[in-house]
Amino acid sequence: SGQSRPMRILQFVQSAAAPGDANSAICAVDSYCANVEWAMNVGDKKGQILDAVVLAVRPRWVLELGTYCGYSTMRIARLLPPGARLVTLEMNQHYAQVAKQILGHAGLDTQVDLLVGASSALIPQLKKKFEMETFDLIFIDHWKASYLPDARLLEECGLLAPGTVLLADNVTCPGAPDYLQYVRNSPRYRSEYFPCQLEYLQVEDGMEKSVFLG
Ligand SMILES: Cc1ncccc1-c1cc(O)c2nc[nH]c(=O)c2c1
Ligand SMILES: [Mg+2]
Repeated sequence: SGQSRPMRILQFVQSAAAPGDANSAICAVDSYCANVEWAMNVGDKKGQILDAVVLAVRPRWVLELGTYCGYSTMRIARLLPPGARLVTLEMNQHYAQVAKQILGHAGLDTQVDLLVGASSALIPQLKKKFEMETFDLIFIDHWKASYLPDARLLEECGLLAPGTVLLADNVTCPGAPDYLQYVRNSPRYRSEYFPCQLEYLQVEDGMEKSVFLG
């Protein structure tokens, strides 16, 4: 019924997930996208890798590039220590509107600041807007052609500290070859590849975890 895929996902979450229960909202999105219609959420398999990284880093400041319906936003926000903040950037106003409602249903909107606009325009504003210095964790999951330019922009804006972890989705499918080549060959990063499957499918994908060394 909903006129867009994100709307249909939102309606299913609102009908199937217990309000204020993040895990049931996450399960509802996975159930809908595995059984009714595919959508580009990071999904449960890669989501477990994301969870493990969030728990290992225990970040105070997290940046997410690419919100879509807020699925990975929920996975991250539900694991944050008290007082930590997650800033998520989304180019598409409609996706952002849906994500806001899904996050609200899950009771996670207080830990999350969702900004609408191009990451290239928003990244330079973040320090001042949030009165912060550097991010502890960055989840890159927006447009493959923006992975490398945005990583370079984060460096230039002084938003990375030694130890900051960058975790990138889809480095194999659809693929971000220029980004991979950069983080794997630059002396400023220590990079590690996690082979996995594309969300809800038997297709090969992978996530790249890169620690900024300064
Ligand atoms: C859409 C699509 N079709 C076939 C294969 C992969 C994808 C795909 C999967 C994702 O996890 C994505 N994440 C962020 N941004 C994307 O554009 C994106 C695209
Ligand atoms: Mg993705």
